[in-house]
Amino acid sequence: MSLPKIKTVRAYFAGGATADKAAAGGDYHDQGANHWIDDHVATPMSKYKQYEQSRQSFGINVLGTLIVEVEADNGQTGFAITTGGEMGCFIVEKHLNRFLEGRCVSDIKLIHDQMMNATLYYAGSGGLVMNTISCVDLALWDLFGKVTDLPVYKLLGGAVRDELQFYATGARPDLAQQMGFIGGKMAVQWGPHDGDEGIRKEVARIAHYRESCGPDFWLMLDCWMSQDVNFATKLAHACAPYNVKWLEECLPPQQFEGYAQLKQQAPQGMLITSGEHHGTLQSFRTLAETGIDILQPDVGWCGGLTTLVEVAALAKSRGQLVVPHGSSVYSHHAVFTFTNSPFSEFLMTSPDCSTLRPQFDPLLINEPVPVNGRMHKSVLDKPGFGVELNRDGLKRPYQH
Ligand SMILES: C[C@H](O)[C@H](O)CC(=O)C(=O)O
Ligand SMILES: [Mg+2]
Repeated sequence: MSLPKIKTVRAYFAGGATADKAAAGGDYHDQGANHWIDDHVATPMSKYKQYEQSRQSFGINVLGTLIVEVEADNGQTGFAITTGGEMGCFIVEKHLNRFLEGRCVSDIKLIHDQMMNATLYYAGSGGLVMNTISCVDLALWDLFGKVTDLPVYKLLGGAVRDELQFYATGARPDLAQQMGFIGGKMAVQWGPHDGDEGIRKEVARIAHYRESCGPDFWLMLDCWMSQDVNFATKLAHACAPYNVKWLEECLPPQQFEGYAQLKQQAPQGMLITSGEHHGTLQSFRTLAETGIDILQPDVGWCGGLTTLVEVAALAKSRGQLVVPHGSSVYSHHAVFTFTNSPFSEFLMTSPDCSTLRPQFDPLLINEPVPVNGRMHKSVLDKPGFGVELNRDGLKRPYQH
């Protein structure tokens, strides 16, 4: 079968700290006022009083959304979105484009390897450059799917289950339960600087939701890198009587020894999870070796779908689960094909978690959401990732 070549790559941005929030989308922290995701969530910056109440106050949303569009010489296009904004556009249009243009649309692994190696000297193992590479990689998978008229999950080898079941991340596990999700994950609000009183306040929240959700509904805590081993260990033991299923991302990404120690010290049966701020296969290998239970790559940040597939295989070889950080269709297609992903994340982006707003709203047209906490694979039976791009408010700052 002769396949088209890649003619050009375009990079756009939307949102960011100073822009219209209605145009954001890919940077899910870039929300308007009075949103649960910016309401006293504990972070590594919470120890500074002036940055304790709002993550936007320290700049969590400055990057905004990056959109990469790849066009083949037959006129077909693929695209993807992530967090990366204008700086990501520079990297795509001034550097990475050279590895795509003129290549066959199926040269995804070669292009991925070249992007990874050509940026080794300034990429690091996670962050803006890795987000940008991920976005290019996802756009290539989308284009390949559109050219071959196949959904990405079929390109990956096909689904290993008919249906996905989801837990929800948000501020209201009780509402998530009513919507049919299997569990609710909340952001912790207190950290080491709050001492034992912080632990008591956190436990009171968990106790409240254990009471209202009953004994079997999964409850989890997301710590967004805000803790140290001592605080996390104390919190884990204090939460154990309320059957907390897992503690997530307690420590900054590179504190591998800390994760190993935490896993050893955590109560029997409580899972320790992390990975959403890691990029590259090597970084996930070191993380996996700490012995934590679930690896949680974000497909828009870890190096793309090409890296996520490698990470899933790595986890599988060690008997660990891979449950990607919620990334909507970009995660769904992959998770359907992984035997070691028995459930998936849905990230609530409605301000009070009372409705099911698509994660990347309003940027993706036809972005599916779980129904009764579940999604059938047939929902994804469209070419590529199966979504279209809402172009309102997109800006293209660098044109090569
Ligand atoms: C709620 C967390 O702080 C973060 O915004 C999302 C996240 O880490 C997750 O969904 O996992
Ligand atoms: Mg998380």
